[in-house]
Amino acid sequence: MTDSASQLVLASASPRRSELLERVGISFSVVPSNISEDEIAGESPAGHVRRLSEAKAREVAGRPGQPGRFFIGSDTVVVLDDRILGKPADEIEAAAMLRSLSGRQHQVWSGYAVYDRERNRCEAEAVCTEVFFRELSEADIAAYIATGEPADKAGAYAIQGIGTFMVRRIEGSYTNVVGLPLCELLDTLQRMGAARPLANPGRQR
Ligand SMILES: Cc1cn([C@H]2C[C@H](O)[C@@H](COP(=O)(O)OP(=O)(O)OP(=O)(O)O)O2)c(=O)[nH]c1=O
Repeated sequence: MTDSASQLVLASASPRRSELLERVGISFSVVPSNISEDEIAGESPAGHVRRLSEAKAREVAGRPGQPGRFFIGSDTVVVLDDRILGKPADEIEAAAMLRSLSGRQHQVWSGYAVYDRERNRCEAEAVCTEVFFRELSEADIAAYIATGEPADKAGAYAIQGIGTFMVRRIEGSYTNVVGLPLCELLDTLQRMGAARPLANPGRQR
């Protein structure tokens, strides 16, 4: 079983993803990917997040001189009525997203991929969580946008932050909404011999 920071690389700029992995004592290094998050017409949300997760992992793994053996990529989207909501481009789009989510149920899909460069093998999965929002007033939406929190979040909210005031309940994985379905990822990492949880409990990077 391998578990060293030089072996495992998180191909992500998301501080949430790093924080989740750190919390369970996984050793890894961080190298953000440069993949553009395009949509393909007709692609399912599961297919979308799996494809981008794998592309992120493989892009970082393919860089000349990049150390490491196992590369983790991940992608999160919010889905409302079969429409994919990514990160809002600006505050106007953030407000429109929050208005459309108000008082309704939506899905959060997170994908992850673990690419084993040594064996040229990649496993990609997608996980869905149902999220139920309270009704939001225009004043709620304006005040939340003024916090700056929606800017870099799929669907323009963060369940782990101030955005918790909007979430009545969820069905499914909480960490999946934050951006990385931790239990499923740990299963995959262990199966591939990439890492095991609590190898470095309480470790701070
Ligand atoms: C719904 C939701 C999303 N998010 C975040 C997780 C992701 O960081 C972000 C979705 O954007 P992503 O494109 O999945 O990830 P990213 O651009 O932040 O990082 P990278 O591509 O380098 O891995 O939304 C939350 O933090 N909380 C939430 O409740």
